[in-house]
Amino acid sequence: MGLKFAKMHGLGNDFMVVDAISQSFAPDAQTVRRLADRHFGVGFDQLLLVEKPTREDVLFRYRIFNADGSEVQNCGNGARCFARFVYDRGLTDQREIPVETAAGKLVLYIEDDGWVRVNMGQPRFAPHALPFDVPTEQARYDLEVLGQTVEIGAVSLGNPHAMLRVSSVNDAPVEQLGPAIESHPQFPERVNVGFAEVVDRQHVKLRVYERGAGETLACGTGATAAMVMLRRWGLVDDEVTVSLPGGDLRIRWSGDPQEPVWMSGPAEWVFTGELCDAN
Ligand SMILES: N[C@@H](CCC[C@H](N)C(=O)O)C(=O)O
Repeated sequence: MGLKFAKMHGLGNDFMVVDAISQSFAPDAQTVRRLADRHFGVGFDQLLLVEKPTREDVLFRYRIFNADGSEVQNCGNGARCFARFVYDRGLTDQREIPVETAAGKLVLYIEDDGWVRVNMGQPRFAPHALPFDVPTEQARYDLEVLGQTVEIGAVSLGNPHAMLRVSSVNDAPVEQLGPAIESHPQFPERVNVGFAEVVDRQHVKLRVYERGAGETLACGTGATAAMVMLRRWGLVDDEVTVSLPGGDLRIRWSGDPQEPVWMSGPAEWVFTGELCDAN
């Protein structure tokens, strides 16, 4: 019997999800890359593993691998799919689902309308949290990249994010600046790069060049990070709709760094499958 998996997505950010409690599965980076391939594999932006927890105050361990095989700390769209996977599969009957990630504890709530709300924790602005190699914490930084100076914000939501404000996401230089900033030497663990257009105080448009996956149709932690940085810059209110190429997320944050950020959005099943034995 081959490995059983589900294909799911959150606004087009797509995932292979594996119950690694009932099946043993510990992929190395090369295996993840092979499975992520959209021609020779299953095809996905991230692989999500459901594992037994290693601490007592959570129900599951939630592990995340980018398409390039790197294991990462957080994935917001994945968190919503993870919640639907464990609930719909009957791995829990709780609709409030605490999980353990490489970045700490997250709590996922399945709402009556099927959307999932995630307590994303507190944003961390200290440069060492990303890490970001700069002498002091600032709300805005000048970054030298590809022979120009761009203004960015930087925050960790468990995983690292940089954001630039653009006048229009349609002609934002995502393909040029995205990879250059992702691998910029001042971000020694690389970084996710958001390009944000403020439509008004309650609406932002966003494209994200993801670390280890390239531009995706949506990034939940990226949307959360963009809202937080724009809120810190005084450009948006406490509740914002973030429109990504794949659809909309609702993000809520009071602006108080001691308070958590909340993200709400959909999570969809696509199909279930089983790998051939050769895989
Ligand atoms: N798609 C995700 C983020 C996945 C991880 C990210 N690429 C990283 O390397 O930190 C989301 O929805 O948050």
